Amino acid sequence: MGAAARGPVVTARVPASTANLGPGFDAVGLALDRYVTVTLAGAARTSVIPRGSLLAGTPASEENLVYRAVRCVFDRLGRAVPPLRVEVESDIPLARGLGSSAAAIVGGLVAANAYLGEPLAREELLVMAAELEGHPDNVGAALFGGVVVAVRQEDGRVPYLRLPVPEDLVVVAAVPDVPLETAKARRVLPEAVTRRDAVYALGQTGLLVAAIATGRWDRLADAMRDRLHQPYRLPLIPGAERMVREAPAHGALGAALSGAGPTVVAFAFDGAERVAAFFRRVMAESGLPGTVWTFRPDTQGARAWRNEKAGER
Ligand SMILES: Nc1ncnc2c1ncn2[C@@H]1O[C@H](COP(=O)(O)OP(=O)(O)O)[C@@H](O)[C@H]1O
Ligand SMILES: N[C@@H](CCOP(=O)(O)O)C(=O)O
Repeated sequence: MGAAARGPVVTARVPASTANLGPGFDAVGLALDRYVTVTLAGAARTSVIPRGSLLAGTPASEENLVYRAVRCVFDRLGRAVPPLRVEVESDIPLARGLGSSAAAIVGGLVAANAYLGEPLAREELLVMAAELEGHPDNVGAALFGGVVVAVRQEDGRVPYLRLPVPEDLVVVAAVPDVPLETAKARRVLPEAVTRRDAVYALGQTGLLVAAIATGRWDRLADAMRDRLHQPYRLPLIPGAERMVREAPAHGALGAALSGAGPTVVAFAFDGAERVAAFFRRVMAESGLPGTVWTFRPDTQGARAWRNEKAGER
């Protein structure tokens, strides 16, 4: 960042997320402790600078998702976007089902809102984020931290609730090397489902949310089963169906496809090492190149701050 910044310099830090948790399709998300960082500063001309190998291929232009979210805040307030220097760093891999696009959108929104002195409430940012992302589950978790249940209403509002999540919960993730764009993984879903599957989905989502809200982790293995999206998506990823099905027998409380995939996540306390070893074995046996990561929940959500020495970094 050059020494000639005009106006404030703000930074936003936003967590990754795992969405759906099985049956909570488009409604339930959990924030994870990997982050995207967005820094905004006034400048003589606009520049967008993605940094680091994980952001390779993201546009260094106003087409960048972070910049598009920044612009939405100014548009929403009826203000022209001034020339800005937008720097983006991230340790969330792209298109792996770990909420990179949600974090990028929330990062742009929260940073721009802080830049302008916080004119928009977080609830309004959630509505904007859900519109940009297309669903509120992962953006809700990224914005508020912990487990968030959020549903877009027909009038456009997005009421949400946060659930407590123990900080010693471990999220074990089998992260394939090959990306799967969310848009592509949504196209394989059927337009209509049977009443039987809809009824099952309703019950499962209720059971999932009740299990988390009451700390009944022993119910998770049942509650994370899903018929709405996983049956269509799991076959796209070698070994994924087996990882989800057998993880509870290898130390997991429950397991699911993370977001739209291709990552598979399992929740665990003491069993995390066993689950990780199981995931490594299945990936090797299925010929699925990738890495097993462990996360902790992020319970803070997006944060933004003004840097004290504007223009000096
Ligand atoms: N930090 C970022 N900066 C710019 N664009 C990003 C960033 N993170 C994600 N994106 C965009 O979002 C796309 C991935 O979104 P998506 O397919 O929904 O996967 P994910 O499950 O990781 O959210 C990337 O290909 C890129 O275009
Ligand atoms: N509910 C969405 C969640 C997508 O999350 P992402 O992290 O894969 O972007 C879906 O299942 O499509």
